[in-house]
Amino acid sequence: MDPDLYGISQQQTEYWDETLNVYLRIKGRVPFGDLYTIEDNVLSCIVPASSQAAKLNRQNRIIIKKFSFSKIFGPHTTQDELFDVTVREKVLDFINGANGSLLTYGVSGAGKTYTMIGTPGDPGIIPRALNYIFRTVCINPNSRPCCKPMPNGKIEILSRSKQEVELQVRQGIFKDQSTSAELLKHERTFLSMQNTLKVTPVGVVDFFPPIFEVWVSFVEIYNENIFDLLEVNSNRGQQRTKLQIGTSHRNTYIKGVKHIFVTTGLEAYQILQFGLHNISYASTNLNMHSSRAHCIFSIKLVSGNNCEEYNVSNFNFCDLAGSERMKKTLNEGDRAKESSKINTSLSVLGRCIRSVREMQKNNSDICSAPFRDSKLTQLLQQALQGKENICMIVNMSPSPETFDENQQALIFSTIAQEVVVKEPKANPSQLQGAFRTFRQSLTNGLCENDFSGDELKEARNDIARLTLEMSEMKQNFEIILDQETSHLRKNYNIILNIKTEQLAEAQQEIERLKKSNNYLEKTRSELHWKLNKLEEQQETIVLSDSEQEDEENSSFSTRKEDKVGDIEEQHLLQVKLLEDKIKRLEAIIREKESEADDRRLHDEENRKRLDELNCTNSELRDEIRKLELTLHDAVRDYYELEEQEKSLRIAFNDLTARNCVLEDKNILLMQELDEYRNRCLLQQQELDDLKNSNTEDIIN
Ligand SMILES: Nc1ncnc2c1ncn2[C@@H]1O[C@H](COP(=O)(O)OP(=O)(O)OP(=O)(O)O)[C@@H](O)[C@H]1O
Repeated sequence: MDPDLYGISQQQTEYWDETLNVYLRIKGRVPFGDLYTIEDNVLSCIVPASSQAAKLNRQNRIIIKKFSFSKIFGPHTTQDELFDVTVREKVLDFINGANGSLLTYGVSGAGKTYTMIGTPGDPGIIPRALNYIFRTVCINPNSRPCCKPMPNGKIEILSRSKQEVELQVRQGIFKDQSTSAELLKHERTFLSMQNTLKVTPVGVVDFFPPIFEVWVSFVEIYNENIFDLLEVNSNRGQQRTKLQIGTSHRNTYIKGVKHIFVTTGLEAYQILQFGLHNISYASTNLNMHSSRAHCIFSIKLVSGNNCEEYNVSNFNFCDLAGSERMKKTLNEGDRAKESSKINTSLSVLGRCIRSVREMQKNNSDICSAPFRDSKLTQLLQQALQGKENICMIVNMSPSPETFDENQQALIFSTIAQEVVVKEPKANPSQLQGAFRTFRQSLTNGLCENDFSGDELKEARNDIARLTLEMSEMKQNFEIILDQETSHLRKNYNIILNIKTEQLAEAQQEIERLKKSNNYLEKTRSELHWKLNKLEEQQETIVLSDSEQEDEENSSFSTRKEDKVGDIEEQHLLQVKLLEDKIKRLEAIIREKESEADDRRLHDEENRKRLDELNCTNSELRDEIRKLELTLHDAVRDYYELEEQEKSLRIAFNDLTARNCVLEDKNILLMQELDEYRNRCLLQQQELDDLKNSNTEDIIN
């Protein structure tokens, strides 16, 4: 097996920032199989050949993807362990006055609701948090609501009558719980949970002020509409009221959402169950289902010394809708609409997190994150900008059927981690560094004549790995880029179409008003003309009257004068009315024209923004092209060096062979030399012998 590495390297886990922790929880009671392994909070996934990721990769090799987390909770993790590690501290911070949010994210059926709510026998995070809060703060169960949190972050001091109203609202919810048996069931569940939890330590708060009030709310975002799950709807089956988002003093809030005053964990738990009952009701009668909506259970805590010195903290528990793909679930009609809304809001969530990451990286204060593109991100804006305690639990079922969907969720989690991870993934400088090391090892190897091949193999593996990472990065990047561009283009076209239609309508209106203005002008001049005529007639009548003064009696002439006066007055009134109408129409025309100008200006701005984005996109594409060129150059260098290595090897072998031949020749010459030397010695001996015999002959 030749594993390819993907994802965040192990050492990056050292760079976790405390503000955004991302945890992975693996669903229990599902065969773990051999696709996944966990080591040191890193999840390794062997991409099966049938998966979408393997098909995209089009490489005939086994791919292993790695994802690191703040902590991975295996299939045997208990609800208690999970609560302890992920939320307990954040809830304590909340009691001490800090805002917080917890999000569960993952494919449908992966265990988000199980994690958040749990089961009666095994409560999840919210019931545990409620139990923890009320054990820590000790509120008198008979206390009355005095300080109601308001949208602008302030509180409203409730009069006696308003307190009564708040208590009745709470009572209404309890009365509405379909059967008392259900209430009893929740009570038993909560009490048995309290029994099991009473051995765990309570939190330590910084102070115990005289005012401590807890208010809860529960909403769902379904098809980008917000509904109050605590709405007491006596006539069920009616259309539910859609709630709107408002802002006040930079606080985003839901207009008209119910906040219920609670004094015990049990009351809060019963209200939570009431809301959950509303979700399940919707699934049976109105073809909705909990997992098709994002659900947010919020707890608000008002604490203070008096009505002047107080603090309001808020904690959101967000159970996000399942992130499955439409194709896989073969969704149609309403289901397809739901899925597309869910996917849009989740993709907006991803884009917001990326933008925030960019802002953090650039140390910028200007945040261009599209928070307003979905209700979910609008409501979580403060938390997503890192201004509040926020953490995320990614739920995953290890079954092979949901492998591709899980990958989407895991990739999303790495994006979320980017908000705080300070080291980027493998980048060009690392790539160049690897090549430098490789080149150095190759040169050393050549100098020392030591070709063990290990370094070469390692460097080759490095290149293959980096090439793969690079292509994966490029692929991911291009997918994101294309998605964003098409999304922007789609939005822009929709806005442009709407604006063009509005402009055409406004122009038609202006034309119509102009026509009516002309008509009125004409009528006015006709009336003026008639008035003049009447005045002339009056003069004539007056003249003839004076001529006939003697002949006609005075009462007749007075009547005539009155009549003329009346006609004149009526005409003047008509003219006045018409003039007023013309003035009003002129004002409307001016207004419409200025609106049209504003729209034109707005369109121009949108066009500029799109141009800028296109520019950024093309810059990013250029960057990719440059990286590709660098990679290409590096690969070419590598092949050149390999060629050099080969020719040097050949030259070296050649020299070695020649050396061997020369050494052979040398040995032969040495042998010849030795033979020659021996022959010389023999001749010398013979010569000496001859000399000796000659000397003896001479003496004799
Ligand atoms: N860790 C776990 N251990 C045991 N059972 C689990 C675990 N996680 C989930 N389940 C079970 O799996 C089923 C599906 O879980 P759940 O409804 O929480 O999934 P979800 O789709 O993520 O939630 P929803 O879509 O309703 O928000 C439930 O019956 C639940 O009890």
